[in-house]
Formats: sequence, C-alpha cells, structure tokens
Amino acid sequence: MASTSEWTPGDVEQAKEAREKLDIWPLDEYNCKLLNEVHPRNYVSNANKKEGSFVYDLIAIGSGAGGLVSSKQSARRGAKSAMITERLAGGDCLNVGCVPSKALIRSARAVAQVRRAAEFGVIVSGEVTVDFEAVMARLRRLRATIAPADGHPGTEQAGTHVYQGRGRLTGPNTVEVNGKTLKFEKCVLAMGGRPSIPSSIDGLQDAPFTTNENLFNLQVLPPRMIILGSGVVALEMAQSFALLGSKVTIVNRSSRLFESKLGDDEAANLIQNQLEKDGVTFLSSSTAQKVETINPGDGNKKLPLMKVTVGDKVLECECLLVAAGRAANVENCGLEEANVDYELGKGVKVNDYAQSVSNPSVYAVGDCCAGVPRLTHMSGEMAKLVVQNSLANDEWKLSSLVVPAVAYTEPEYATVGIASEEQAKKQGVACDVYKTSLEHNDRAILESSNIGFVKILVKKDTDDILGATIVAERAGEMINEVSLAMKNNLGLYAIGRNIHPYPTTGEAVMGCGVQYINKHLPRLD
Ligand SMILES: Cc1cc2nc3c(=O)[nH]c(=O)nc-3n(C[C@H](O)[C@H](O)[C@H](O)COP(=O)(O)OP(=O)(O)OC[C@H]3O[C@@H](n4cnc5c(N)ncnc54)[C@H](O)[C@@H]3O)c2cc1C
Ligand SMILES: NC(=O)c1ccc[n+]([C@@H]2O[C@H](COP(=O)([O-])OP(=O)(O)OC[C@H]3O[C@@H](n4cnc5c(N)ncnc54)[C@H](O)[C@@H]3O)[C@@H](O)[C@H]2O)c1
Repeated sequence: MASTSEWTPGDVEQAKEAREKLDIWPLDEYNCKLLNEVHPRNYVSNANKKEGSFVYDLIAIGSGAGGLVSSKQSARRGAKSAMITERLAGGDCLNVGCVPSKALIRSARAVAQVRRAAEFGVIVSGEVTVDFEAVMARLRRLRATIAPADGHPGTEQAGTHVYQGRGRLTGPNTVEVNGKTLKFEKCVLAMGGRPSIPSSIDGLQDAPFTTNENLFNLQVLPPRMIILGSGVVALEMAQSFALLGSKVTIVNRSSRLFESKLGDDEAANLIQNQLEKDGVTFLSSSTAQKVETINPGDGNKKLPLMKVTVGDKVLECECLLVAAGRAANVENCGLEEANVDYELGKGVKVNDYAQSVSNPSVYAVGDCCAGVPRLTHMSGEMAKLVVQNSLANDEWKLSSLVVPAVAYTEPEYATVGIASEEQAKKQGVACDVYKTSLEHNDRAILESSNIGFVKILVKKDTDDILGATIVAERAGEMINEVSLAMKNNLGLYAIGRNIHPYPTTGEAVMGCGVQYINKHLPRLD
C-alpha cells in the first residue's frame, strides 16, 4: 500500500496548497475526492523501495490518457511498468479539458431546452434563471465521480508503480524522479501540452487572463467574456457561457470558422449561425492588439476587469479566455540528455511507429508529440500502439489510424479523414461528394433539430471513402459509422446497404450511400 495523507474539505492550508501547486479550487468535498485519487497528498508508493539493478520494461513520463493507457496496458500484459506523474493524473482531459467542459455543456444545453420548452407544448412558468454555483458544483461532483478511472489506487492495482514527482530523463535509458534514478528498456513520453499564449498582444502576459487550466474553477459567472481564438475550446465554451448568461465575444483572426484547418465552409456557417442565435458575437478577420487591466480581481468571487482593443473597438470583460491552440510540454524534461529530438511548441519528433526519430528506446504519444491530432482518443490509441510496438516488437503504424474529431457544440461538428473539398484539393486528391441534408430526415424533424447535413467524400469515380463532415445534434455518434467503414476499407456502397433503424438521424449517413448506389444502378430501359 502507498503512504499518503488525505485532502480535507475546508482546510485552509491545504486549500492554499491545492490552489498554488495544482491550480485546483475551491477545496470542497468534490475537489478533495478528485485530488485524493489523482494527486494524493504526500504520496509515496511502495514502488519507491525498488532499488539497484531493477529495470522497468516501460516507464511512462506523464499521467494523462497517454501515460495512463501505456503504463496500465503494459502492466496488464505482464511487463514491469511505472508511471511518473507530476501534477494531476488524468491530465488535461479529466481535470481541465474534456470532462469539465462536457459537464458545463450539458448544463448549458439544459438552459437551451428549457427556453424552447413551449415549442414542445411544455409550459415553464416564471423566469428561467441559472444558478452558476450549482452548475459548477455539478461539474466538480461529476469530475470526482469519473476520477477513480485515472486515480493512483486503480493504476497501482493494475500493476503499475506510480511515482509522484517530475520526471526528467538523465540518459538514453534512465529517468530521475524525486532524486532517484529509474532504469528502463523503453520510455513513453506522455507529457501533454499547455495553452499557447500569444506574445504579440500588448499587456496580455500581465493581465489576469483565463485559460482552460483555471476556467473550471470559476465561482461567479462572468457577465462579459472575450475569447481569443475560434477553435474547438473557443466554440464549445462560447456557446456554453452564452447560454448560461454571459455576453460572449469571439475574436477570430480568420474570415470564417475552421478556415485554417480547411474545414467545410457550409458547416462553418451553420455552427456560427447557431452560436450567434445563442447570443455569441463574432469579430472575424480581427486580432486583439492590447489588453489593459483595470482591476485584477481577487482570484475568487471578485472578478477582474479588462479592456481589450480589437481594431478600432475597445471592449470590456470580466473574463478573457485565451484559446489560441496548444504548446507541447517538452522543456526541462531532459530530452537533450536522452538524445530525443523535438521542436519547441510542436513536440517530440516521432516516426510512423511513434518512436523517437533519434533514440529508439523512447516513444512519444499524445499532445507532447509533433504532428498528431491533440485529442484524448488519439493519446489513448497512440499509447496502445506504442505498447504493442515496444513490448511485442510489432509494427503498428500511426498512418493506419483513422481519427475522428468532434466539436461538442449544438449542433455538433464531426469530421474524419479528408473532410472537405478544399482539403482534398490541397492534397491533390480528386473526389466526389455525397451529401444528405437533415432537412428531410424524419427523426431530426420530430426532434425539432433538423439543421445539419452529412457529407461523405470518396475518391473520384469510386466508392472509396476519403472522409466526412457531419453537422447534427449527435454528429459525434454518427461519425463512427464512417470511421469504421474507412478503417476496414468498406466503401460507401456498404454504408448504403447497411440497414438503419427508422427513424434515426443516422439514416442520413446511409442516405449518402444510397445516393451512390442509385447513381450506379444499371438502368432498365
Ligand atoms: C478545454 C478542453 C477540452 C477538451 N475536450 C476534448 C474532448 O472533448 N475530446 C477529446 O478527445 N479531447 C479533448 N481535449 C484534448 C485532450 O484534453 C488532450 O488531447 C488530452 O488530454 C491529451 O492527453 P495526453 O495524455 O497526451 O496529455 P495530458 O492530458 O496533457 O497529460 C500530460 C500529463 O503529464 C504530466 N507531466 C508533464 N510533464 C511531466 C513530467 N516531466 N513528469 C511527470 N509528469 C509530467 C502533466 O502534468 C499532465 O498531467 C480537450 C482539451 C481542452 C483544453
Ligand atoms: N471536442 C474536442 O475534441 C476538443 C475540445 C477542446 C479542445 N480540443 C483539443 O484541444 C486543443 C486546443 O484547442 P484550441 O481551441 O485551443 O486550439 P485549436 O487549434 O482548435 O484552435 C486555436 C485557435 O486559436 C487561433 N489562434 C492561434 N494563434 C493565435 C494568436 N496568436 N492570436 C489569436 N488567435 C490565435 C487559431 O486561429 C484558432 O482559431 C486542440 O488541439 C483541440 O483538438 C478538443
């Protein structure tokens, strides 16, 4: 058993420690439950007694999806495995990413549903108000409920030794943690990333801006929020905060959504229109030049006040959310000592087996890795691939992965593979496009949610699927059929012949296949 001491709700000293060292507050029962799982106080595992000639088969540095999956899977397969965790196990996803953001999105959706209740014949009398404290308490409660899946007790039970401290490579096959050297056959770098803060905006660095790392600690709903960036974090949070009652402005340096990633322009219009209906203001082709701090706030219930200059406008806000992409965590990890090549900001350089291009004993997965989609399921899948390649001497390839991505706006925006004609053009691939609108999808009509479409791209004059874009209420569930078909080389014909239950929104996916089949049916005349 590991030795540790409990985080206790309301303990003033501990609250200070949790906030200063781990960026987690308030220290209520839910955050204590979270921390007791993912960063127990004064944690010393029995593993720390291993000394001398002991050599681990695999050590993961980092404890997000990438580090957890690689170390637990290798232990379950009989390997001697360790995980080094500096701050919060579960990484961004559990603590400051997927999990809290989706909890917030659900509360926001409840607001939207209640506001539309009369459309469904349900009368809600009186004013609809949001109890922001209750919204955030729900978020903390559910995050704590999910935490044991990533907590140290479960990881140790799987057979992995957990070292709580910062890991730093000291040579090609050694890593140091808490002053102790561990030896490994293989190491998996899984240090993740952090928000990238633009350096060109006057006054930003000294302003009390917010990122995903502290957004979910908010205790008071900011009346006005300005968001720098228009990627997934920006869109999901803009819609949520607007529905919860903030006046939200997105500053987008591009002329339309998804432009830099060459996303589908029709999808971009639909999502922007819906967010505007929900109250979000877009300043497109715009950049922020200056941030002036009028009042720094107290970091608790007293919000700060800032003035942000965007072109000829000066806007005030109580929350300035910087959502301008991510930088890989590659600094001060000893990558130089271990001869691991990396690019600042972008991440560790790996080959198609997720192996360092310069040190064959080292692999890298997830957000600390250069050139891969920064998504939890990507980190997890890369980790599985690395365990197979490093411990079972296999040759699973990153280039064989089919990776869907979803923005959990309402409607959702899901993509996989080559998702737009513009992307196909850029890659020099000739394509045909099959599109079904949700306008005539019976289930979507009955749900009063028939805004959206399914677009599937195939190689020209074939049914080989290149990719897809789906905009729909549950696009994230619908995209999986397309990914499965792509991964298993099932063409669009197979999707068209796959019977879908009536009435489902998924019939729109089949609809693209049916169009393909109808186009190629032999004529009877
Ligand atoms: C607001 C937001 C919402 C998101 N929503 C989604 C979503 O809905 N779906 C999705 O798929 N993705 C989502 N993502 C992206 C997802 O969170 C990341 O892609 C994922 O967490 C990356 O996992 P990882 O293991 O690579 O790194 P991380 O989760 O960043 O984990 C790295 C861990 O390693 C630790 N570490 C770093 N350096 C060291 C060291 N030297 N020694 C020891 N430990 C170290 C860090 O403290 C951290 O805990 C979201 C991201 C954000 C910001
Ligand atoms: N649902 C999900 O799967 C989900 C949700 C949130 C985040 N994530 C992942 O987390 C990562 C981070 O999300 P994100 O939204 O921060 O990044 P992003 O890459 O999706 O978007 C970054 C945005 O910031 C803008 N930008 C970049 N530099 C800028 C600058 N100097 N000034 C102003 N704007 C600038 C870009 O134009 C873009 O609009 C992404 O890789 C994303 O895949 C995934």
